[in-house]
Amino acid sequence: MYDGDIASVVISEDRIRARTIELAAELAQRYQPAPGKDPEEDLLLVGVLKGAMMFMTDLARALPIPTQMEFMAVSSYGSSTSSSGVGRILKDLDRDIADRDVLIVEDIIDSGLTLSWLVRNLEARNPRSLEICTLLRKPDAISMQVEVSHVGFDIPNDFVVGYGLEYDERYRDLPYIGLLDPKVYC
Ligand SMILES: O=P(O)(O)OC[C@H]1O[C@H](OP(=O)(O)OP(=O)(O)O)[C@H](O)[C@@H]1O
Ligand SMILES: Nc1nc2[nH]cnc2c(=O)[nH]1
Repeated sequence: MYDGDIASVVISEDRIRARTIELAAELAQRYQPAPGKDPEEDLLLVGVLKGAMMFMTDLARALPIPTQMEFMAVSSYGSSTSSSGVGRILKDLDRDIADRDVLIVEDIIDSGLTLSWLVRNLEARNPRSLEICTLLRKPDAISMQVEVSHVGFDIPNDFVVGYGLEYDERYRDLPYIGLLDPKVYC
């Protein structure tokens, strides 16, 4: 598939699966449900479309606690392989998150612009708690003001695709994270 476009595998399918299980165990400790609690107290996963879809669904299935799922879509500015800023909300959450435990689920934090904007936007809706779980984090994001509590992998500053991440809407369907050969976009 995609012959010659992927220069190398950065994170294999097996490593993604193993790390997702570890993150799920970490999150289950953090959000232990109280006995007999109200469904309104279930952890609310907020996925950022479209990139986070694979990670979000695998994470939800690995989590041994009840969760509910919501999705947001935002438009971003910028070229296709460089960092962007958020333009506007294309699809908002379908419900109120006031007094809910909310976990933003992202595929990648690169410049951190998307996430910083999203945190400000969701904080204004008064959740009970707001934390972030990202599969991938690049170096620029490590110095971000926003604390990212749960990180799958810190990766170098290269453009990667697969497992939800795209270039020109392609490669999202790869089961692993791969390095896109620069010849594809140069
Ligand atoms: O930290 P940043 O530099 O802001 O970049 C991170 C964002 O970029 C990607 O989304 P993209 O806009 O490519 O859309 P997609 O989720 O539909 O792939 C990714 O899913 C993050 O949301
Ligand atoms: N596909 C993809 N999208 C991104 N958005 C920000 N960084 C990246 C990246 O490395 N790959």
